[in-house]
Amino acid sequence: MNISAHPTAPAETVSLPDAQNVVTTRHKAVELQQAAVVFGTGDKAVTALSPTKLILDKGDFVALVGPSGCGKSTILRLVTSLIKPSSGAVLVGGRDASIRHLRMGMAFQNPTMLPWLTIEQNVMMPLKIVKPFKSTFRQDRKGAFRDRVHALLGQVGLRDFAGHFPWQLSGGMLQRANLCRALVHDPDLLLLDEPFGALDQFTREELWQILQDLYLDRKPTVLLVTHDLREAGFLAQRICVMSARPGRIISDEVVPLPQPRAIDTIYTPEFVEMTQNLRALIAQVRQ
Ligand SMILES: Nc1ncnc2c1ncn2[C@@H]1O[C@H](COP(=O)(O)OP(=O)(O)OP(=O)(O)O)[C@@H](O)[C@H]1O
Repeated sequence: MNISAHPTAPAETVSLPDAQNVVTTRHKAVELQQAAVVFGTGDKAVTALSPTKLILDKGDFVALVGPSGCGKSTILRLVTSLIKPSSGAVLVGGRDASIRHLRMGMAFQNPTMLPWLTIEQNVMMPLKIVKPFKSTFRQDRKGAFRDRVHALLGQVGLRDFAGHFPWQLSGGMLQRANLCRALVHDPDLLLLDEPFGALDQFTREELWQILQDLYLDRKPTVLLVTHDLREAGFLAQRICVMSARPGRIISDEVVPLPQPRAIDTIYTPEFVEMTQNLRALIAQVRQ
């Protein structure tokens, strides 16, 4: 299966008086404009990311793959504005990432649930702290918000576990709850860093399908960091491959498969060929 290069749209430049002196492209959910990251200074300086360009349109599902240490998580940290680029710019929804005007959901490899709260209370947490939900939390937590949480838990097969505590759930169940928590506040942008890395293959495939359903239902913009090329190929519409540290994106290709995809797709010769090509490219850049 040949995956085709993603055509990068020509930049439409507008000036933004309130978002620093940057050039932006309208209607892009995420834009890295030659963003680079250097940690430390002098002899101790570590370049974590070479100048990198990456564009996600609203509703895109993009996977970032590449050798260990190439800067994948650094890109997520830039988008969440946990760190600032040393040069270049990072825009989210057309404005500097630090402005944080879009709602974000996040899920990482090890779900951090609060052990003294039930699954329902953990999943509901973003509604307590994120605008505009937090203003009506007291009124809605036992009504509309509870219904919202229960509907999501039902969608991932956890309807009967709302009242359980995190320590009463398996790793796969916890990760399902984690996805619910990442999506409960209808984020515009969903950032996933190896969310299924710690799970066995069967549970992982089950969760790929659950994530695909949740994504197609809501269509947030998704940036997924993964080492699993099948995961990238099954879930993403585009796969960006990074070079070894200090990484940059060396390939940005469209996965030519309509969605929704059935899990059997990953065992077809075309899909296997696609992942082998990606694997060969990563093996080449690791050296
Ligand atoms: N705070 C920091 N200070 C110094 N170096 C850092 C810091 N954070 C990350 N790095 C370095 O930057 C590089 C990129 O890190 P990053 O975590 O983005 O890689 P990654 O591609 O996500 O790796 P992996 O696939 O192994 O999780 C690594 O070499 C890492 O050691």
